[in-house]
Amino acid sequence: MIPDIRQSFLKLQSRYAGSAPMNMRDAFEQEPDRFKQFSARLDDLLLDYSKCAVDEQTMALLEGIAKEAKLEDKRDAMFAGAHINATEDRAVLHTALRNRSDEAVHDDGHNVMPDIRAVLEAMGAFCDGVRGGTITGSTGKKITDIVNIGIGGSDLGPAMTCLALAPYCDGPRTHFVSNIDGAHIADTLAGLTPETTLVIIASKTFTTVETMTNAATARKWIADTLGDDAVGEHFAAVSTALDKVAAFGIPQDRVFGFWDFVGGRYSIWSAIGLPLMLEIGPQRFGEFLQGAHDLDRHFQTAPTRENLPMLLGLIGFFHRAVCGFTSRAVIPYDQRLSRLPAYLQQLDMESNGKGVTMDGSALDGPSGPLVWGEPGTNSQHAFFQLLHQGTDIIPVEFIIAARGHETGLKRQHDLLVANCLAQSEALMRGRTLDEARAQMEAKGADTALAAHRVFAGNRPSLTLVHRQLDPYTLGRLIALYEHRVFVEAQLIGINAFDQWGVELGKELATALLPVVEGKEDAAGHDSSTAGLVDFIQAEQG
Ligand SMILES: O=P(O)(O)OC[C@H]1O[C@](O)(CO)[C@@H](O)[C@@H]1O
Repeated sequence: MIPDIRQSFLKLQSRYAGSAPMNMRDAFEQEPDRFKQFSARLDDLLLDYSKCAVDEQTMALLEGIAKEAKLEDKRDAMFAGAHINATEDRAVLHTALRNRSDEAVHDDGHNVMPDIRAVLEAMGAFCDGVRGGTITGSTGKKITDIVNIGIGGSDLGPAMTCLALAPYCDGPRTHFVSNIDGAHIADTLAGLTPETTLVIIASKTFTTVETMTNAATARKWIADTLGDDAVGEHFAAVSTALDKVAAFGIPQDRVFGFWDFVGGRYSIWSAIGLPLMLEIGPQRFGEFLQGAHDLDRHFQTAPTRENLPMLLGLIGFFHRAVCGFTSRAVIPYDQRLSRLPAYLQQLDMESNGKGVTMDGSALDGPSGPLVWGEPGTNSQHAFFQLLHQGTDIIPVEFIIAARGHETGLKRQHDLLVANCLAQSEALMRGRTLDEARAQMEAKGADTALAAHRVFAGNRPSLTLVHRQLDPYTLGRLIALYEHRVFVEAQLIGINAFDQWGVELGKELATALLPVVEGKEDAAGHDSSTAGLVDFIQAEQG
């Protein structure tokens, strides 16, 4: 963690570990206003953190930490275009992509807003053309299917949001290919017709091997049926590397750019969002941007105790650095948010999974946590056993809408809500041995198994509630998590916006390909790697 917060951190740590740990069940009994005291809202977006082991003194210390870390100054520097991504000497301005105000945003003295608006307009015209049928495939048929080829930030954002906003989809169907495993593209293309398919190649760098390999496969799929000349009418590209896109032969009016000040995992607001815009239309895409912009304004102006990203970040830091919890589970009670945990894994772990501070020295505290999850209620029937009775404590983040879209299935939504709230209540309350015995006696059951029915309780969770998952709310939700990651990074003291940790594996894969292909021997590789290559080659026959 950064040295500025060390004293307050030690105070927090001795409060947490020193005296008897706080018991949340007692706290709820003793403090009737606990929910009111430890929750905050932005319009219909509510964060309840009262089921975390915090009291007024803990929150005051966390607020102190926010001040000592100069979080507000650092936040303002990000919005103002300072080169806070120091290891790559770049500004971090994904917030400009969703700036709906008239204010200019400068990167090195250049107002980036006209460029951003020009790309948004070009995307809008292209989407209207495809959706309306004036832009067709090479044989004049309407485009019915979009295949987005990209990976990491060029895949997870569009894939997650297209699924999340399915009720608002009135455009072509979207499909996503990311894995280098040929099974992914083969299975995706198997159900599609080249004549009515548009392929988007999405890559910030336009060099990523998975994307370029899948793009070549898709190109052949189009060309084999429709001929080489048809390729231009069935492809579009999204990238910051416009020179490299040109070499692929995609016409200029189908190329949508973005900029180095947008990190891959923060790029859904840029042209990387093209599949979403094609699916829901430019107007709803605008509402999605507006939601994120309103959350940005909230982050910039709300006092800490009312500021949702600040609170989420401070509680996250408390759980990871003070309490020592190594992971957090994100459980959306929303089937359409089933890709949100995967999206947040990249956002959070590629941002905060770092071992060195800004100046390259080793961290003296933990990096960000492991983030994982699956939707409820499915996860209740899978890993919730461990969350309730396992020996590790894992804070849970529940996400739930007050209203579903399936108005005819209101009872199912009420069951969903009841399950979500029941899980957080059970994690917090637990069940004592006496309670387990009493319940079993009341049912006339043998109490010998009572110990198996004990739940320790006092397990932290927080709950995010919103009215309904529409484009505006999804924009707010994603921006909330982005800023939470930012807040935690400032306290840990790392650069959240580079990703050097992905390099080594890529370099070794390049070196191993000729060995796997049998063009080079395995000299120089360890005996495990060499043995595995031998075994696989023998099985390949
Ligand atoms: O958009 P690109 O340049 O193809 O990169 C894809 C992904 O690969 C990474 O660089 C990690 O390997 C991510 O940060 C990025 O989102």
